[in-house]
Amino acid sequence: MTKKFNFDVTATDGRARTGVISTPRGEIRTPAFMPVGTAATVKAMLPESVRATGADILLGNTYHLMLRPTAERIARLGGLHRFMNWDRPILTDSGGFQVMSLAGLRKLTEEGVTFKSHIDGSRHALTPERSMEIQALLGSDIVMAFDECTPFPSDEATARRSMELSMRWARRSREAFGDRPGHALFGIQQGSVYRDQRQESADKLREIGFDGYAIGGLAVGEGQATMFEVLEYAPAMLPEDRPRYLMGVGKPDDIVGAVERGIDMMDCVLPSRSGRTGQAFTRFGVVNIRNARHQDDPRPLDEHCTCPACRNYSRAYLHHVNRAQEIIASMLLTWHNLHYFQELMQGLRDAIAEGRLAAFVSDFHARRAEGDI
Ligand SMILES: Nc1nc(=O)c2cc3nc(NCCN4CCCCC4)[nH]c3cc2[nH]1
Repeated sequence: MTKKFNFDVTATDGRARTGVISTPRGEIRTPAFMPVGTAATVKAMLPESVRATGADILLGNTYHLMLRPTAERIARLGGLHRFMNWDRPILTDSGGFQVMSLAGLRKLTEEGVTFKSHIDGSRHALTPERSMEIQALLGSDIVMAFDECTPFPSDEATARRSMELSMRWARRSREAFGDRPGHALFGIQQGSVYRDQRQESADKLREIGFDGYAIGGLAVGEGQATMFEVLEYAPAMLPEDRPRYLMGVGKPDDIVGAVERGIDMMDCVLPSRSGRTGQAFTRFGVVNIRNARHQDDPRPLDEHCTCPACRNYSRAYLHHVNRAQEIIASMLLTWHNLHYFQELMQGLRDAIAEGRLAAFVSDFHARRAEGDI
């Protein structure tokens, strides 16, 4: 890896900005949405189809891949990019969040976490050092520091203990990551909904020094209003010349609100997961294709959409294959949703570059009906 990792801000509109993250495996246009490829696949999608939706980067998960097929096996087979046939950038989450949300019999100490696999009950350990080793074996381009996602709600003392542990783990992550040209390590801010703790966390991460900075501990049940309250101040606490990544977000209106508040990168299972359940996101709101009212409807999901589902299939067909639990239902709705999310990102990038973000946002909200359409 000769080429460097770099981030250039290219335009701003209020607190929002557009930029380009340069990596040896390609460029990432920001604000960027990362489809989630948890088990080395974006479910129901071929990698070339994911690329066709406009994605520049995918997210993978340390937790899932360490359990199955193991990071060592993926390394022996040439690394995660080769393994899953995606040659563009990959960001991998560091595992702590998934342990707390998926694994059994967890034990958390200063050293790290031990847990039982949700797949076969085998026992495993994750520490900052082991997480860095796994992410290096996978060959991911953007590595996340090993942290604890503070549960919500947490009282101030609990949140502080959690944040301070994550900051000690951030330093251990930085030291274990070492110097890997062309690869980036992102720190993760914690501090729950407490402004002073968010500031202390940001200051500590700056002192350690990272290639990018994530806002963790959100999208954990606090609700959009509380999340936006934190996003009123948290992004500006992080270096403005580095990418700011809001983890786990979100619904289209979460994404728009986060970009307005200075966020550059996001990821969420929503477009793929909800596609498999029959939910289609459109500029007018959410279509639940399982609803009987679609069974005779010859129109596409969204006549303005250029994705394969909207170009070639009727709502009646999508209703039928969803009801019949046909595999193509997951394929077409996932493709449509990922296409819609990437179109939304392109719309945001264009609006920021042309200084018309406020108009874009009010038009975005005006079009959308509440509830299913
Ligand atoms: N390393 C790490 N640290 C975090 O604080 C974190 C915080 C997060 N918050 C979320 N929220 C995901 C919400 N998602 C919404 C759609 C349905 C499934 C859950 N994902 C996260 C991932 C995270 N990863």
